[in-house]
Amino acid sequence: RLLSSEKVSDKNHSLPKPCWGKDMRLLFDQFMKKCEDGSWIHLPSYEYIATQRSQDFPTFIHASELINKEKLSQGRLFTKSFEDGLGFEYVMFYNDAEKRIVCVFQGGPHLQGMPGFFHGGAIATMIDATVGMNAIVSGGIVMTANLNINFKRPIPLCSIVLINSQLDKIEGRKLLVSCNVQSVDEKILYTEATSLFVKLNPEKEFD
Ligand SMILES: CCCCC/C=C\C/C=C\C/C=C\C/C=C\CCCC(=O)SCCNC(=O)CCNC(=O)[C@H](O)C(C)(C)COP(=O)(O)OP(=O)(O)OC[C@H]1O[C@@H](n2cnc3c(N)ncnc32)[C@H](O)[C@@H]1OP(=O)(O)O
Repeated sequence: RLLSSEKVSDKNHSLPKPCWGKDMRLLFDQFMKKCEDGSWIHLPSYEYIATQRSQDFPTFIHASELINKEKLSQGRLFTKSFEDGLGFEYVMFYNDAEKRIVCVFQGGPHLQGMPGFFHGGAIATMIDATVGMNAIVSGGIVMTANLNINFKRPIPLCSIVLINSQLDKIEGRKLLVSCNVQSVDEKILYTEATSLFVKLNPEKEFD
């Protein structure tokens, strides 16, 4: 099948690594404790989306003829395309009752925009991944239709931050998800975002 050529990397990047900082480990341990009663779930994260649902992806997106098989075999999740510690280090936890995802994100030195601060596109990437995961767990095969971001405060390079995402509404195929990015002590609000995800419609022809 189209995606069956995907390599399955068994490296789960959502477990502590030597490059994780103190706050990253502290928060990981705090959230793993919250998982003990089942209210929170620790989400694994691999370099390749090799889950069953991603195998169905081409049937949902009628542009599958656009998918170049050779290029696909080289495909890798963008957030997993940096050496450990240099790009996106993160771990996500999901609370089904509250339809919330908390992502603990440690950005590396290769995510620089203005000297000493994160690139806005890097922040947008982690927001998209977090609200996107929130939409996926509730909506299955979805794509981002709209992402609005207010950058309130610049985030110092190599910061560890909390991304709090909340599923706000499901309307037919539309899922509205909002989120904010805060310092780990929750004293600084760096970024706020709203997003719209749309469940792909297998019957709908892409024009
Ligand atoms: C991806 C999941 C695969 C399975 C994963 C499995 C396990 C998970 C493991 C790892 C996950 C890792 C990574 C994934 C993480 C994050 C996900 C990132 C997602 C992305 O990074 S993805 C790339 C950027 N994304 C695009 O590349 C999309 C380009 N785009 C399109 O492909 C179409 O545009 C589409 C499909 C969005 C909609 O197309 P469509 O034809 O299906 O729907 P249609 O147009 O009919 O709209 C239906 C209703 O939404 C309203 N609507 C639509 N767009 C709107 C807008 N912009 N503003 C306001 N309203 C809008 C309409 O107004 C209508 O509303 P109403 O029904 O009320 O009239």
